[in-house]
Amino acid sequence: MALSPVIGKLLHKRVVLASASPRRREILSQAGLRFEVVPSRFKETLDKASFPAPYAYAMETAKQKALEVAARMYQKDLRAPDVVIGADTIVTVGGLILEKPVDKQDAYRMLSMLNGKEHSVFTGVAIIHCCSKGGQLDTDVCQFHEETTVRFSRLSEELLWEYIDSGEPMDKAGGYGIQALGGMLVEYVRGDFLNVVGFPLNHFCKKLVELYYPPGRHDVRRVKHDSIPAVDTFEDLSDVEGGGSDPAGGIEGGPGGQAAAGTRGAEANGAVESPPPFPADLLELIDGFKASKALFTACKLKVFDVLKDEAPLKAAEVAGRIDASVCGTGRLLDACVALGLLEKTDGGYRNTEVASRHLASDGEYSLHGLVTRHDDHAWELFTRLEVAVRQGPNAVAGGKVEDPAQSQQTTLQFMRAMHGLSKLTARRVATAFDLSRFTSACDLGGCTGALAHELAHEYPRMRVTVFDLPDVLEHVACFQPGGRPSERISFVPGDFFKDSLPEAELYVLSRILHDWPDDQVHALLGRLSGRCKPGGGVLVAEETVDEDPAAARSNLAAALSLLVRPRGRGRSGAEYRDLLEQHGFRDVRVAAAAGGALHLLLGTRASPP
Ligand SMILES: O=c1[nH]cc([C@@H]2O[C@H](COP(=O)(O)OP(=O)(O)OP(=O)(O)O)[C@@H](O)[C@H]2O)c(=O)[nH]1
Repeated sequence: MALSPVIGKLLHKRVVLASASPRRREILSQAGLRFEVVPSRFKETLDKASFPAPYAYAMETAKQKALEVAARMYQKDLRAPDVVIGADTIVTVGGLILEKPVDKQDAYRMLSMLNGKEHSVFTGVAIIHCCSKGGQLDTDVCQFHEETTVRFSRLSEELLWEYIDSGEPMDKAGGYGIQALGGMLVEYVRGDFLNVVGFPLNHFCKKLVELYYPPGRHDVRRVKHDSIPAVDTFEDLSDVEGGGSDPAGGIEGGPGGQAAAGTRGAEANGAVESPPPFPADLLELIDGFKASKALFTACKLKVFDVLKDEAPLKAAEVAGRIDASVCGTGRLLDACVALGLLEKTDGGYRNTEVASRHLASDGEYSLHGLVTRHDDHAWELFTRLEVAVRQGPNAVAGGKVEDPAQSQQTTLQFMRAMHGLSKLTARRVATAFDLSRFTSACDLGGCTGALAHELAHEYPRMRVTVFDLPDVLEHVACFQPGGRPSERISFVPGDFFKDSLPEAELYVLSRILHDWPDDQVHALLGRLSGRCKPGGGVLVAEETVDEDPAAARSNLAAALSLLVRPRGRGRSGAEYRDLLEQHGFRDVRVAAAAGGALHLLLGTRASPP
């Protein structure tokens, strides 16, 4: 039984799983998919260093696995399957990619790296549609990846070896099987569990929905099957019945051109023209700004704070607490229910878990500051997007001139926004690479010290200096856990363009460089490189504007923000790597964090020639 109707779209196709993994076979067959298994012969030897991020490596390997099977099957009997699915699972820790261990020692090496730490598991998936064009195999590749975060407990050597001796690690990425004995090593999992096991079923189904957006059933039924010309193309993937790549196969009808083909056929037969698929996603996008504004307003009026303290409350009670009209408050609360931020019961409204955790103004992972900053600042900047697009980046420079009386408030607001964002990603930034060789670090522009705290927590030998402008450091006390910083963290006021940089083995630039134009980035890296001793390091964390289509959605906000901001510029991961190399940093290692939204680079200062 296929619970996801979209799986049914594949039931009439010849589907091949290009994998020897028994887990993938089990996950897909339990989802109701019917397929053949043809293990790929592709050797997993792609050059990892040539990929901008680990997930890109996993996606490419998955694609090559699937393409190898499609080509081999086509060569054998000149009839490729309709769909070939390939996947590749990797584990990343400390900037390294771990695959399946080659022997017990290798398994021990991997498990020791994971011991007591958080790591990421990426599965790259390729869904390849095949067809025959002019006697040649033609393929249409759809790729995606999924990231899951896993943390291991701290485990004794004895336990590690006992686990290795069980034999379980040997055919598993990272040397453990979370679904079996390896589950005992795991403290927590954030994200899709099946992704760790080897196949992100949920994301796969969503991709299929994108590919096979179902046409209105009635429309399809009106079409006489035998009157439609056979279509030998994969351009439109939504079919009604029959295999795709067999030239004598059945009809196809679906989104875009495919639906059009079906419609033309129907018209020729006197059937009624069918409307296009309902563009629900597009309409949601068109209205997206209203959703953001409802969220901003509810945050600003502290609706989530009120409902965190007391709930459920009726609209009139909330209106009383936030000093607003009953009618307006009721509308806003209902909008928040529709957006999944509140729940409505007979007793009244209450926060969802996400709202309490992230939208109330207190709490460790509050994003209230970020929301307020977006409402007061980003919203206005984005009204000038059209100008920025027409005239190019920096055309909207200047923007609102800030009232000096308000600048303290603005600084605090900025700090709250950055603090919320940093708290969410700091652990991932601190643990993406093994930084234990550094005993001192300096976080340039480290603001409230959120990342400094994670570094100090993760590396017990490390002392961390937060270097930031005096105006910023004036307010840091209210962001320290328990009201004071840890003993190993110090705050030093200064301007990284002018003042002498504190001495450190590792310099950290987290979300700093995008804010500056090239000449200032060179000036800063030049100063930093001059201060950093050979063997010392630089850690950069940035949102990038890479052109990888898989990351396009998460890049979008960063790319557009950089267009409307008064200074700075978006850069790709490769540009950041070049910049570090130009300033004497070598062996630049790359990792991704926060679901690929953050690009991390660790470079080592080479000895001057
Ligand atoms: O917790 C778990 N983590 C990983 C696995 C299994 O590990 C392998 C990953 O290797 P790969 O992606 O290269 O896949 P292969 O097994 O080699 O099959 P291919 O034909 O695709 O090359 C994968 O089998 C996961 O299921 C696990 O079981 N648990």
